[in-house]
Amino acid sequence: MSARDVSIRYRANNTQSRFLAVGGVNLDIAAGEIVGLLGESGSGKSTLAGAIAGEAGLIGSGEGTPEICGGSLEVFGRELRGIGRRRRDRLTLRIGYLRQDEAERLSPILTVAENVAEPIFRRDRRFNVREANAAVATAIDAVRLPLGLMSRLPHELSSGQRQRVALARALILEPALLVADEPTRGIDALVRDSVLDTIASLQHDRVFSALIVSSELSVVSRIASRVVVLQHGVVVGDGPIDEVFSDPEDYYVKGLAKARRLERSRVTPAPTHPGTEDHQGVQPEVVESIADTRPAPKPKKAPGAGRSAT
Ligand SMILES: Nc1ncnc2c1ncn2[C@@H]1O[C@H](COP(=O)(O)OP(=O)(O)OP(=O)(O)O)[C@@H](O)[C@H]1O
Repeated sequence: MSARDVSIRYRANNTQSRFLAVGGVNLDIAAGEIVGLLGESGSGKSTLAGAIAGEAGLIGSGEGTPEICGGSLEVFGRELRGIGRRRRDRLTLRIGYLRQDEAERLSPILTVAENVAEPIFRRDRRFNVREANAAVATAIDAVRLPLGLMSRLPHELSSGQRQRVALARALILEPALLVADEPTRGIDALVRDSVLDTIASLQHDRVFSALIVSSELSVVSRIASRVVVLQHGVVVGDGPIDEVFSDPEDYYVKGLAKARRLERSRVTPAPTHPGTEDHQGVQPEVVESIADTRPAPKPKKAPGAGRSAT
């Protein structure tokens, strides 16, 4: 995908007042690349991510919705600015969009399997049920959840498990581009790393492009090699993570670089004593989390997995 000088605004109730959330951003994501989008709260990350996922290009969208008001935003070679609804819907079938609150958006009355399968039947109401079930099982397995959870309702799962279900749902149509907005929001540190590693391993196997949005540098640097930093709706850093933070000019990036140096200097290897490594002193629920994140068999690569350029 490619954004050239893209500006995005929100139309308020009063049509005179419009809020510019993103102002003149350039951003490219190559096929098969993972890019981290970093910035503090309110810097415009979700607005930009949503626009890339097709939420801001529609002609005549209503109040309170984002609207691309300048520049050009192309995904899979198609211009999103001013796109019609039907063309947008077709295009976004190739984009897996994990919204910030996607786990809370799971239907409480559908089982995990039904929630994950829902995009398949939205795309094609007459899709073969047996094939859909097989695809759902593959997706559940790929995000390292036990297949036994498929018949459960979302409220019977932990928040980390729900997040994985949301991820399975975002990936069920084998998108060529994944846009994941705060994919680890509300998840404790141990499970958080495992969710990120799951995305990285799926991306490695299926070779899709990904935009990973976070306000935490540790999240972005765990999964992406390239980072784009947003501040007040403009890009203040873009490049390989080490380069962006080596000698930054921007005040905000300088602050992040300093925090990164401090964090790194604090990380000292934990002493290990023979025979005492096995979860000693770890709370039972944490041990459970560790067990829950054990490596699973490699997910089967479904036919037709997206490899096309974004
Ligand atoms: N529906 C809306 N109407 C008007 N302004 C909005 C709307 N949604 C977001 N904004 C404003 O746009 C700006 C960017 O918001 P956005 O959600 O993109 O930031 P963010 O970097 O993703 O923040 P966070 O990390 O807190 O999610 C903010 O100033 C926000 O107040």
